[in-house]
Amino acid sequence: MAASPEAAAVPPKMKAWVHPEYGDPAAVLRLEPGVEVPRIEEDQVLVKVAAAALNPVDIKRMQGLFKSTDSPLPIVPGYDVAGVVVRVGSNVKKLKMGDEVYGNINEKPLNHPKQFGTLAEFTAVEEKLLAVKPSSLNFAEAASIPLAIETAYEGLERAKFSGSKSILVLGGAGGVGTFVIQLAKDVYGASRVAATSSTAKLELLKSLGADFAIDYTKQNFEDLPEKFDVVFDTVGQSDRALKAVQEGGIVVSIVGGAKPPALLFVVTSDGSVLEKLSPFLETKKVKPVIDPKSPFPFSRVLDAFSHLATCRATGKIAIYPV
Ligand SMILES: NC(=O)C1=CN([C@@H]2O[C@H](COP(=O)(O)OP(=O)(O)OC[C@H]3O[C@@H](n4cnc5c(N)ncnc54)[C@H](OP(=O)(O)O)[C@@H]3O)[C@@H](O)[C@H]2O)C=CC1
Ligand SMILES: CC[C@H]1OC(C)=C(O)C1=O
Repeated sequence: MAASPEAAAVPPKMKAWVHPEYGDPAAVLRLEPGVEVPRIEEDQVLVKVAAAALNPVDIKRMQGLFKSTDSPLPIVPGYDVAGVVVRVGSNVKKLKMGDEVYGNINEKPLNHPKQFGTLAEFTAVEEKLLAVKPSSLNFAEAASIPLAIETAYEGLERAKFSGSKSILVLGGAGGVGTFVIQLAKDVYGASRVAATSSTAKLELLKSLGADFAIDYTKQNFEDLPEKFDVVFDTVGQSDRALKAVQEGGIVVSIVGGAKPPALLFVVTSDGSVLEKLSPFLETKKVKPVIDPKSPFPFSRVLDAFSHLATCRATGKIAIYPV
């Protein structure tokens, strides 16, 4: 029987970055030419990957920090994707063949993240985790958004942030921090946004909307007289953050180890968050910051991981073209 058009467009095998065991990327991650293209479930689509992006959780997962709740080895890493729908499951309601989409493919990043991730030519993902890519963004920009912006948004929601409140962002120049600054300022209408970074990144913080950029190489934020309604910790400084929060305020943290009264959470991927923020993304009122060393082409994923491992990435590390 003749292959259906979509089946004809999808080969049985693909190139993908794979690690058959746990360890550091340079030690265990290899580019394999003949990986089975993942099958789709009824509520999933198959995405031809145009671009991906790295997140620190990719390294932590590969090192085995979450192995007790991981999918089976061998694993194709990668959470963030942007690409084109090339297969549609029977229960898919909104997306169709040819749609340009983006998203974080793991609803719960630490609880059975997909065995076949986004550092591949194709990836399978539930429709509910995806959104249609804003036409004003290229694939590398779109792939750089999902996990980081979903985390930034969820943290602000959990903090019950609002326009009358002030916020201090610890780690303002990172993937998550760059979105926290922008969402706080431009979406929530914060009364005051402060953020920390090293000297060279202070102007970036201000360009993103920070009213007060704090150079952590010269000042301890907790020693400053100003206190904040919300402190959003993306670095792992929740103990110090508790000294910078107003009476009745809240510290939210995304780094393991944070203890109450700081509120530690793990992001839940949700395509509807991307859809809700689409007007801000389409008009570039909120925009991804792409690290100047990226995008890295698919063949240089190991170099991309090396840069991520420095903990000095500015904004997001994109992988493009794939
Ligand atoms: N719980 C959850 O759901 C999630 C947790 N995470 C975790 O949150 C953390 C941040 O993630 P992400 O933003 O992607 O990380 P990034 O790799 O993007 O962060 C890099 C940035 O961190 C900044 N930085 C490093 N140390 C400090 C410091 N002491 N003070 C201020 N800034 C600092 C650097 O700026 P500079 O060079 O100026 O120091 C750099 O720009 C990671 O540990 C990640 O695993 C991320 C997403 C979700
Ligand atoms: C407990 C935080 C853990 O979860 C994600 C997504 C990370 O990046 C982490 O470090």
